[in-house]
Amino acid sequence: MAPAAISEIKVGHIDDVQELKKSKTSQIPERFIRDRTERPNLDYSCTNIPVVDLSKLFQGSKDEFCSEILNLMTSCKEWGFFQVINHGIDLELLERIEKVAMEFFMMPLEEKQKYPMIPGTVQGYGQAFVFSEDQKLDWCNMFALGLEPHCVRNPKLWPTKPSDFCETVEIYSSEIRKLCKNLLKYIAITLSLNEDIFEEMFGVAVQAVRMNYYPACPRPDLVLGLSPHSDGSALTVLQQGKGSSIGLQILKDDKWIPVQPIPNALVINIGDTIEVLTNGRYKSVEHRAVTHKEKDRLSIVTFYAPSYEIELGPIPELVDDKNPCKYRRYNHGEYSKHYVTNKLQGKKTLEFAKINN
Ligand SMILES: COC(=O)C(/C=C/C1=C(C)CCCC1(C)C)=C/O[C@H]1C=C(C)C(=O)O1
Ligand SMILES: O=C(O)CCC(=O)C(=O)O
Ligand SMILES: [Fe+2]
Repeated sequence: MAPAAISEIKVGHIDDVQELKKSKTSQIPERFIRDRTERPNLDYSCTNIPVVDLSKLFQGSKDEFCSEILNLMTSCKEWGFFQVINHGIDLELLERIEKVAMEFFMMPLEEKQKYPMIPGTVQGYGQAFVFSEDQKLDWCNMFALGLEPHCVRNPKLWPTKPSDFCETVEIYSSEIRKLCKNLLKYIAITLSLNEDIFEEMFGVAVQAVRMNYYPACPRPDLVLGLSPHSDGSALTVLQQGKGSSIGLQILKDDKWIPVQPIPNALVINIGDTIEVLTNGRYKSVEHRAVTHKEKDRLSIVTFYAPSYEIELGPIPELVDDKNPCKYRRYNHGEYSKHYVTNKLQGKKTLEFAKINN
């Protein structure tokens, strides 16, 4: 079915979850209450996902490099999610981005609503991926911006307050961009591919940032902070706010596993695009966020993806008799459009590319 034109989308009233919290009501509006089967398990005792030490790849001995490449390979293959330590990004910059993000979310609603996320779009302040009045809502406020290339930017959505917001986002994004390029280089090595293959294929990569703020919720057992989904990107870099509650959960072997934040580490996950390019050798992993009764949570998420212009499909070296082609070729701009015009629903969006054989 063709996606609805933006003007046709009727999403009804969307409560701002920070305002709900301020009103001190213990009553959760019906639109946030999940069906029984979707309600979260609130296990905050965490499992450790793999940790990749990037200093061993940047400047380790030959042995350290080889063993960390192996670690990266297993992390991508078995988990699709890992944390990177010693990534080289100034820790003060990580603190600064959290500070401006929190200052933004703490502004009065009227100020934030100067940058509205129009239903059917994904940039600005509000709730993304809401397409109907009967769709359940996430217990989350989001603020998202397209960053690179500049043609994906909407300058009207870049806030004037806090005054150092835009400058901090620019510096942060350029550091995260370098990290993504490096990670893709190492991921190519784990696949025995030319280390520049992704960089050369991607053109001017699309990059976007999304800040997610999950206020404490009086009934975390009834709601979800963020619906289950896989990311449409090639790679996603996720920074969990210092002092935030635990909230990210990943689906592994049909179980939701909470991710234990490591101070100063960044969480990396494989997106749908790498799943397609690697012909399913590395898979994007379904994940979601849950809320907490007393503590709020902040996450800052960067999506890194190929240029909208590029046509992609499984890399020929990764297709053979034992690994027949599982995905068709398509244009990444079309996939992006498909992704942002459908609600978050596990890995359903990737059906766009799957060959059913
Ligand atoms: C959960 O995923 C997203 O919110 C998301 C959105 C990204 C985007 C913006 C916030 C603004 C600019 C466009 C873009 C779609 C990149 C995920 O991004 C993924 C999904 C696709 C497809 C992609 O390329 O990145
Ligand atoms: O907040 C989180 O931990 C998850 C965020 C996320 O998955 C996303 O923004 O795509
Ligand atoms: Fe995500």
